[in-house]
Amino acid sequence: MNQSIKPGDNPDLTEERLSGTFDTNSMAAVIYGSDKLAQRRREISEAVSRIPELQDSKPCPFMTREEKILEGSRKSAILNRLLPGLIDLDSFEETVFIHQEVIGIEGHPLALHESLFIPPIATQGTDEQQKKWLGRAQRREIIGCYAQTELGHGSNLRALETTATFDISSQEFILNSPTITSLKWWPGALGKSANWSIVIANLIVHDKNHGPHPFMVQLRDEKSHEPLPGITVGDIGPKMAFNGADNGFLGFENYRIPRENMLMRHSKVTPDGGYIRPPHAKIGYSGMVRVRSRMAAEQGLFLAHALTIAVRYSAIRRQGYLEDRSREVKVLDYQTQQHRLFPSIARAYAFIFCGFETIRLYDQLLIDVQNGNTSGMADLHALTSGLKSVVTHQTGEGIEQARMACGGHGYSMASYISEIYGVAIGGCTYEGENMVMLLQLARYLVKSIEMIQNGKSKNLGPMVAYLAANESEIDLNLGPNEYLKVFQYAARSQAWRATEKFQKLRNSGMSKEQAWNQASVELTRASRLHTRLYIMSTFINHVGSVVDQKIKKVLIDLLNVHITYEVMDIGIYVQGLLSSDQMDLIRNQLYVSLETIRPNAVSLVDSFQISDMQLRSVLGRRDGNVYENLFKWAKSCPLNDKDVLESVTKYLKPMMDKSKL
Ligand SMILES: CC/C=C\C/C=C\C/C=C\C/C=C\CCCCC(=O)SCCNC(=O)CCNC(=O)[C@H](O)C(C)(C)COP(=O)(O)OP(=O)(O)OC[C@H]1O[C@@H](n2cnc3c(N)ncnc32)[C@H](O)[C@@H]1OP(=O)(O)O
Ligand SMILES: Cc1cc2nc3c(=O)[nH]c(=O)nc-3n(C[C@H](O)[C@H](O)[C@H](O)COP(=O)(O)OP(=O)(O)OC[C@H]3O[C@@H](n4cnc5c(N)ncnc54)[C@H](O)[C@@H]3O)c2cc1C
Repeated sequence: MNQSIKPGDNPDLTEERLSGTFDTNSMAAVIYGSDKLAQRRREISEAVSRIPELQDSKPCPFMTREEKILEGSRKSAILNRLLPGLIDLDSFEETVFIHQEVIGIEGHPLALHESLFIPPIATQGTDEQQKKWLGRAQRREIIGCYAQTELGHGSNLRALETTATFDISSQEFILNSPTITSLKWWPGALGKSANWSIVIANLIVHDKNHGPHPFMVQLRDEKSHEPLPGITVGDIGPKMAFNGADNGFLGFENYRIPRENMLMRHSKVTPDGGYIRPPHAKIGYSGMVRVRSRMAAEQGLFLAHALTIAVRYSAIRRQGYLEDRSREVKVLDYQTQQHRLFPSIARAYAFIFCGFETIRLYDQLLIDVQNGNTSGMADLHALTSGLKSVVTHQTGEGIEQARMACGGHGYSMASYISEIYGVAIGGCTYEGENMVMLLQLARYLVKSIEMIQNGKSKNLGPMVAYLAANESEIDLNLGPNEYLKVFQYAARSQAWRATEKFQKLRNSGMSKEQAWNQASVELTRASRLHTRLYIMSTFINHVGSVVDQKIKKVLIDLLNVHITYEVMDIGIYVQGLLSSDQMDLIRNQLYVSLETIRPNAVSLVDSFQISDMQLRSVLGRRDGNVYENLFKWAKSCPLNDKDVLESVTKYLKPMMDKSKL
């Protein structure tokens, strides 16, 4: 049963909900990993809806940037007071969720505090450092951010310019931004809100540069909030979206911090200027791997937001006719609309399933690393690099299709889809620009193929074992596993093609770097296919593990949409394997699976359990009463406070009057 049905709802939406074949709460339990976690989300939404001071003071699209930052801060402060009674304070998921519910997706002063400030202290700080700062940060006595990117350098961390030079005589590090390009640029919450930051700076001891390391740095006075002497800090200005966040710039001029402020769990500088290396050269990058490992689920949820809006709206929007000329048809009944939306629903489910899997893998890696075992770091770095790139790109595409699927109203901020799009596609850039990260995964794929070429296939990890197989025929009695083999064929042949291109260029005498650059488009294609294969196989495994038979049946239908769509989408890579008859068969299976999923479309998006407050969309309202609320929304626009604006009295009216003479 669909748990969203309520009296007074738009009858078209109720009809959709009645046609659903499964219980949406049970599906939510599968999406979020357990009945308890799904129920906690419902309980938190419900509790928040009953607290007047946590409601939006007005719709976000009607707020100026200053109002957004003020509203985010107001709510953050109230939340800090109320959180102990509302959520499990030890749960990162609940903390993120309640902020999303109450403040929304446009950013707020604590967005980075939870995800990029506290985790490095907790994982890279010594026990004493944790004792000193962790409690203060968790109680929010201080607000932090993560300052790594610079005006001139973001992707290439080796070229960062900020320095932290050890001064033995005073036992301090001296921070400097030697050039304009070395100014820290972009960190969220740095501009106006944070008073502390993790700063990534080149560690210099005895004139030797040991590369980027993390330091705890106080930026502002804890009483006055004024920048401390030696610090230049401010906001970088409005962005495409995410304007509730104050992304900032930061410069240092001979700014001194105690030796104890370098995070020293892994690398250390001793009082006499000795440098102790970390157990793995890239351990300082693990804060980024943590965030990347969470991005598939986060982005899957952004896509879920947009689809909830577009699918619900498509069920109440009537336009044109099919057979019955007496009543316009729901636009959701058009095959083109289904083709536009349903594969994205499948992707959103796939991203969330695989996102929770990578979070689990990261948590396991963290335990291993704390126990001195860093052997899994390369695998997870490669996996999360590819995953963040593919998922953010496809999420952006899916959200934009969802906007267009809403016609003209999709273009209005009342749909809120443009904000979701703007925030989500930031993910193509932050935490590693997508091409750069695809090329990181490509290094790993090339190395794997070189192992095969050197007769060491048995050393390949499970995620790349398929690179050594030799599939040349597919039995098209197609079940998910045959589709997986088709995808493996595509990913494998592209990985070999790209590697061989690189090797050929090398053998022709080209430098490694030039050969890599000339092969890089092919290499990124290999990385995408490898990642899409991983997403598909995780989806198949996940569906296989579902116990509730009604839920399993719908998920198999959704999986069929996914695998047929994905294989059609990569047609060019499987031309050597599949005949045109086989491609036609798959195409037809896709069309059949769109029809099969149609009665469950609304229930599938309802199962994401995104409340109206969180959705902030007039088009996507749970009750489907869109038109009357669109009219209300337009009337509440500040431009309509007065009938005659100054723009008219001051300029247009005089112009028209003058023209009359
Ligand atoms: C509904 C939604 C719910 C919630 C959503 C809420 C909010 C979301 C909204 C808004 C977002 C808010 C905040 C966004 C926060 C964004 C924060 C940031 O962006 S912080 C800055 C991030 N910066 C980057 O990611 C920089 C990218 N660059 C790099 O990581 C590195 O420079 C590089 C590309 C990896 C290269 O590094 P380097 O030059 O040092 O190394 P090499 O390329 O030479 O490689 C050498 C060797 O090392 C391996 N390696 C590299 N990194 C790692 C690693 N992390 N772990 C393990 N190994 C690593 C690499 O593979 C090479 O291996 P080899 O081939 O030699 O074996
Ligand atoms: C919303 C948002 C929030 C952010 N928050 C933070 C934060 O809190 N803290 C922080 O430190 N940073 C933050 N950043 C910065 C972000 O991490 C960087 O912008 C990102 O890592 C990309 O780096 P860049 O800007 O230097 O891009 P560039 O590297 O300049 O990319 C420009 C182009 O060059 C290409 N390119 C670069 N290198 C290569 C290569 N080796 N091979 C092929 N192509 C290449 C890229 O693919 C891209 O097309 C944020 C950014 C955004 C948009």
